[in-house]
Amino acid sequence: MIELKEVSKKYGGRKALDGLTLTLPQGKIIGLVGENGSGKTTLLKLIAGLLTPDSGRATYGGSKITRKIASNLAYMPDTDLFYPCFTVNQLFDFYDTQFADFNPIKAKEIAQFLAIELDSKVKSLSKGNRGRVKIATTLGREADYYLLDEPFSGLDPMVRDDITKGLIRFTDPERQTVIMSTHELKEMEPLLDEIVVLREGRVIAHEAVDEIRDTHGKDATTWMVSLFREGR
Ligand SMILES: Nc1ncnc2c1ncn2[C@@H]1O[C@H](COP(=O)(O)OP(=O)(O)OP(=O)(O)O)[C@@H](O)[C@H]1O
Repeated sequence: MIELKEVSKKYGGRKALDGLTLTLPQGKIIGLVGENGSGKTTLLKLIAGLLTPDSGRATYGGSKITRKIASNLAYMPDTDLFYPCFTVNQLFDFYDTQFADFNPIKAKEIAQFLAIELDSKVKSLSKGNRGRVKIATTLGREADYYLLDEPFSGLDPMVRDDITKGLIRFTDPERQTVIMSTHELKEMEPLLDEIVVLREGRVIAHEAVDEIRDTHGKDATTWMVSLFREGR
């Protein structure tokens, strides 16, 4: 379980996270939503151990999150920094040297499932296929948590659909957790178990999607819009 208690993070004088408290259980697909600049990327980087809080406490399994503790949390940034001259196969070999939990057989299986040629050079891939390779490198890790920053951004519906199918097929819902930031809540709602809404660096709501439908009688997007209208 990941727990954040009263976590704050500033860039210069500007607060990106402002006393944020949140518990993220294992075995769920969790959507992280909120307006541009509400702190989603900062939160994911902090959970991945890439940033440290200025104050407050971030723990994973009860231990303070550090780069080392976070080594079995697989973080997928919104950009990719692949070496353009590598083939997909060479890229997987490289990941194998970087991450102890990387499973090249699984990564290749995902790439094949997504119809990626393993001997294609990264620089020759379309944006959509780079998105598919990015998800294969991330899910190729045998991680407890997958932290995905905007996995669908800028990708066409076919690629989004492939990535969604990959997530369903190659993660174990009993023990693995997916936390993904998204601006496509409407499209992603059927995939999500829980939704966390951020506003100005704080959690303004964290609910199970079933609860939103049953208790509030709304779809998630209508519910989120009403939260913002109520000015929570
Ligand atoms: N490296 C940085 N240096 C300075 N300010 C930053 C930096 N990264 C983020 N910020 C600021 O911190 C705040 C939160 O940014 P963050 O990227 O976490 O939000 P976000 O919800 O992911 O936004 P988006 O939906 O646009 O990706 C914003 O005001 C942003 O301008």
